[in-house]
Amino acid sequence: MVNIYYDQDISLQAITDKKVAVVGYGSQGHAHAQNLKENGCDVRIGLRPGKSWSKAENDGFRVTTPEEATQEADVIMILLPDESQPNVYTQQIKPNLAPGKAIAFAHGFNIHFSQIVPPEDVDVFLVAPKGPGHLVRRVFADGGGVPSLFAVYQDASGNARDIALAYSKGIGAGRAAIMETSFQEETETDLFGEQAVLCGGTTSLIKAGFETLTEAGYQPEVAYFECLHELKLIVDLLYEEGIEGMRYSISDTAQWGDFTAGPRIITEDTKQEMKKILEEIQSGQFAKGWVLENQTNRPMFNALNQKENDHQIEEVGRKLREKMPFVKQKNKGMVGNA
Ligand SMILES: NC(=O)C1=CN([C@@H]2O[C@H](COP(=O)(O)OP(=O)(O)OC[C@H]3O[C@@H](n4cnc5c(N)ncnc54)[C@H](OP(=O)(O)O)[C@@H]3O)[C@@H](O)[C@H]2O)C=CC1
Ligand SMILES: CC[C@](O)(C(C)=O)C(=O)O
Ligand SMILES: [Mg+2]
Ligand SMILES: [Mg+2]
Repeated sequence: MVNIYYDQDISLQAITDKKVAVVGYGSQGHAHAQNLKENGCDVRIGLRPGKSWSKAENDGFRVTTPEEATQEADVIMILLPDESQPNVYTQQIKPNLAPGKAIAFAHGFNIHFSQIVPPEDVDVFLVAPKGPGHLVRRVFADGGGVPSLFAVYQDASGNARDIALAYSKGIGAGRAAIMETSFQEETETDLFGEQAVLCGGTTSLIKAGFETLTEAGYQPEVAYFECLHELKLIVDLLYEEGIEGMRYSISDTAQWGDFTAGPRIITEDTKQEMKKILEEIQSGQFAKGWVLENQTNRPMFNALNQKENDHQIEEVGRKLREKMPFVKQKNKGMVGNA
């Protein structure tokens, strides 16, 4: 059984009595930094000069280079893109580490796949929120929290677990659930979830539905609302009350269609493909491909990104969302709002 911790089980002291550096101020970085600060932590930000630097300063943080942030801080949370972490770590973080410091991650990719090999005299842990960073901030500001996993890879100080738990509470996860895991489990389940279900599975399902309707002659705007916009409203019910709660709110006609058509869409073949995707993650094949893609300047990533952004559902959606400003209201700092 998983160990689950909540706010009342944890003291913040193991993190409030330390200097924390958040390296990176993107999706996760801004959320960790702001939530920790509001929980009484001493936070500085490590960055290169650029867009994030002025954003962090405007949000009231002292910003410095990753080198200086590492020299100053006891706990260095590395919230750079996974693919940028090894270089920044090698050149700017590692030379400034010292015994007694801790390095931390929000995803285990680089440690688990040995892209970063830390010295033995520092603590190494992860705190991985199970949600996008902008929601880690928004849900916290609204009084809630996003559940997080934590894991200790290396406990040089003997306090790594307490620090990881306190950090998890500091970002608000103890209001929801803080679950103990390993770097391996976090890395493999996170990659699987985002590829097969949350991102890859969902966007492919949406596009297939949209294309089926538009190719049959239905209006793209109607198809957009049916297959994309309404998904959020259905997912809200799943989030609040699970599958049964969602089914309580939809019509019996929809529920009958759910029972009978759903298994024809997600078939045994789909599950077999999911198993293959999981095996590719477990064997390191996916990680190897992603590392190589970055070493060759992302030819496939960039081409696919352009193709996806040009999809009709995106063109239609951009126009429709312009007429619904309430949809974007709380999403400051995201696409089109940066
Ligand atoms: N996105 C999410 O919600 C989740 C992410 N994670 C993990 O969190 C980590 C961070 O991801 P994410 O928040 O998406 O990252 P983002 O891409 O949103 O942000 C990256 C930040 O790092 C800065 N940066 C990039 N390269 C460098 C560099 N060479 N030197 C200094 N700063 C740099 C960027 O600044 P600039 O403006 O200069 O580019 C930006 O502030 C990853 O390990 C990811 O797997 C885990 C859970 C969810
Ligand atoms: C689902 C994608 C994610 O794993 C996340 C927001 O949790 C990520 O890597 O961004
Ligand atoms: Mg994730
Ligand atoms: Mg992820």
